[in-house]
Amino acid sequence: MADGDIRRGPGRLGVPSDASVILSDVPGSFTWKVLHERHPALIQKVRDATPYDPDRLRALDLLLGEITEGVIGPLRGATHDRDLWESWDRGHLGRRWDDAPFLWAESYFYRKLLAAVGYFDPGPWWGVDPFEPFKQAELFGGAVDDELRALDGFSALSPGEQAQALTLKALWGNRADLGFLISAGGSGLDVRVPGLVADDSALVWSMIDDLSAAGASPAGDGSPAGGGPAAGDGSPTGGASAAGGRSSAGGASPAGGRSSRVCLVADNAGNELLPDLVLIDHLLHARGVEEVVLHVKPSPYYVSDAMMADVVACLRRMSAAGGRAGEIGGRLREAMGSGRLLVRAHAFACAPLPYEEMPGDLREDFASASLTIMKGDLNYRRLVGDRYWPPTTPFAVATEYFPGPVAALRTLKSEVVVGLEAGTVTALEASGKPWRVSGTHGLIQARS
Ligand SMILES: O=P(O)(O)OC[C@H]1O[C@](O)(CO)[C@@H](O)[C@@H]1O
Repeated sequence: MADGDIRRGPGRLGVPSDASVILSDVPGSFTWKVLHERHPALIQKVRDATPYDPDRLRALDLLLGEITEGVIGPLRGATHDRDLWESWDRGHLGRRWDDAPFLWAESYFYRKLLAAVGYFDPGPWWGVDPFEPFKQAELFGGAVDDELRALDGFSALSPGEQAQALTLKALWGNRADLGFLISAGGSGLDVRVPGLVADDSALVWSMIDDLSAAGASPAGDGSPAGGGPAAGDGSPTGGASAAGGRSSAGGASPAGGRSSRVCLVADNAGNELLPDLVLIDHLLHARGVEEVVLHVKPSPYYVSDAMMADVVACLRRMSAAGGRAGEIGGRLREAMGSGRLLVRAHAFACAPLPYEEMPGDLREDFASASLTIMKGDLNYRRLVGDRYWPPTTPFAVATEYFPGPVAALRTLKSEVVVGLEAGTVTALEASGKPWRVSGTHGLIQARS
């Protein structure tokens, strides 16, 4: 494929001709720095965190050499996902890392890192998550204690305030991205800017209320369950049993034949996954949603991305915390046991491609949901396409291929953005700050 073709990417309806695919080929640019500074720093951190043997250390050295001076090499040896990666290659193997799409190059880097540490190889290092030490430190840190304790005061909030608080916790939890913190350095992230650059939260909650209203009250008393962020029961503890929610929501078909089912596509573990789980509990327990499907990664990815092991670790952490966190953790365990909370780890979750290229079974999963909530920056890039979109491109245009209603909760940590008002863009640009990539700004966008 010629360079010009890579920049244009596969043809796409509604994509402005100047929305070129983001590469990493401009020295000193944000994306170039991710490949040339963040990834080498991450290799060093991984080496330091785990006592690898000489073979693993050599493999990490080779990877460092490849990403800094070499071209993109193939996966070596017999590996379970060779066919998948062959099908995901778009002619980038053998090229310079900088010349592949940023999304592709970053994703493949994480796969090669797992190869270097022997994550998929039969032997002593099989299944040893190179990022586990960082995830553990975060999950058992004081910040999580504070967040879990704060749930105790939650029921004092009005239903509208609860909806708002849950959304914002899940949104800003996305700053807890350990890969991103590597670049931020010891001083941590800059202070967040509370006003969102786009805020469709009212649409999100009205879609959720529509689901609830289609069934009976989650309390099973016949009263409407939702009524917007400012109505309905809303209390995570004030609703009915799991069985009550299931029977009430199960009969109706709120969105043209769809059942009351929400997909939440998770991003980071720990400080982000915990508020996501609280939100899921709220949907199941207080909003009458029949079923939630939580999508996680099948293997370690982008440092802190959530896998099944992280879901289990979070539930244990909640139970151990007691109080309201413990109650929520207990309900979520029950929901998993009864099948109301399903966890999926689809291979495509670690694919180096936009969701537009998702396989049929995943498409069906999202198509059968009344709402899919995409968490985080990487999912956003994959949802709208990792391109230099004009920022005023409507979110609905960028996501029109998506098979059902979709919402995005994201802190901005990369260059892509759509769905902004022209005035917002002007004000952000005038600030002179790196608002697209600094993790200081957030957005909630949705289309029904
Ligand atoms: O955890 P998140 O929100 O997906 O963020 C990861 C993001 O960090 C980066 O690796 C660099 O900012 C992005 O490329 C990526 O989208």
